Amino acid sequence: MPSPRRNADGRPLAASASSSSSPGSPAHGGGGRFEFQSLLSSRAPGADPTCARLRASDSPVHRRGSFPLAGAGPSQAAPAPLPEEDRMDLNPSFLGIALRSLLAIDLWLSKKLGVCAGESSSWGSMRPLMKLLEISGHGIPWLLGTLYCLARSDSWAGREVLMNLLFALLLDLLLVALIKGLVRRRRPAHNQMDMFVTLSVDKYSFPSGHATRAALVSRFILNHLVLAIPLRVLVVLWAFIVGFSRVMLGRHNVTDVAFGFFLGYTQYSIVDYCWLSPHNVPVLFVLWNQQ
Ligand SMILES: CC(C)=CCC/C(C)=C/CC/C(C)=C/COP(=O)(O)O
Repeated sequence: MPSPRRNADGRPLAASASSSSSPGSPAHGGGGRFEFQSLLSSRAPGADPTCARLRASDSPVHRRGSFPLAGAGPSQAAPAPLPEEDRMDLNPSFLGIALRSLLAIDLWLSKKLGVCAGESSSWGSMRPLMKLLEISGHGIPWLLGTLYCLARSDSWAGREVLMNLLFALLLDLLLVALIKGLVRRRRPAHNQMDMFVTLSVDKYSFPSGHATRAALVSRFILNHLVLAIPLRVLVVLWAFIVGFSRVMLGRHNVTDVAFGFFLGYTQYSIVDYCWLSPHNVPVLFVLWNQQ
């Protein structure tokens, strides 16, 4: 009786495992989610995410019988032609390869740059400074600060700007929580989870909430406060340093921060588009006036 075909772990392959549309096929992916999950989602405890997912034995070219030229010496008979779907397996999408390479570079670079991830890290002595930057971009000081200024503001123009800043900060918290909950990318393994007040989704790292807030708030400030050039430069620098410090602290991978900057920048465009004013939401301002 023919023994069932086995995979690299020695487990029998499902009857349709050689098909590109089958679960576990690298081209299509386990349940159709292999490629996406390998880039964005959780990993098995203790397993190295890159290596585990890029095992040569899992690749189509290393699968027994799926690559007619590999290892075929001149003395070997020509193998029977493969079914159409197996041939498609040999062509992993360009996008898949590009994304996997980006993921590998991202993990490697993030680990290299995580020089303040622990007290014993090479730049461990800089950790308190990085944590100070962390607090400067945290949601709580920004929310409390905005509410305080709103309560103290005595001009309509000031209230309008602060009301929109509050709206921007809340929108940011909501969008970041939503994306973190959907993508569920774990924080880097070298991160110490010793962050100041977090929400439950903050166990996930994509995107960096600090980077979104830094980009959003700095764009907001540059557009609504009249500042001298050196201060404008300082605001932009602060945003970049907050983002970079997330990687140095080991809290995030580079792509979490890069996407965070992009998201924060875009969020400002949304806030600007939906700008709250006494003309379009008079109720907000009337209510405030009655207090
Ligand atoms: C109103 C309300 C729900 C306030 C919550 C403020 C809060 C605890 C925000 C969390 C900020 C935070 C720790 C974000 C995580 O930043 P990453 O850069 O590590 O993603």
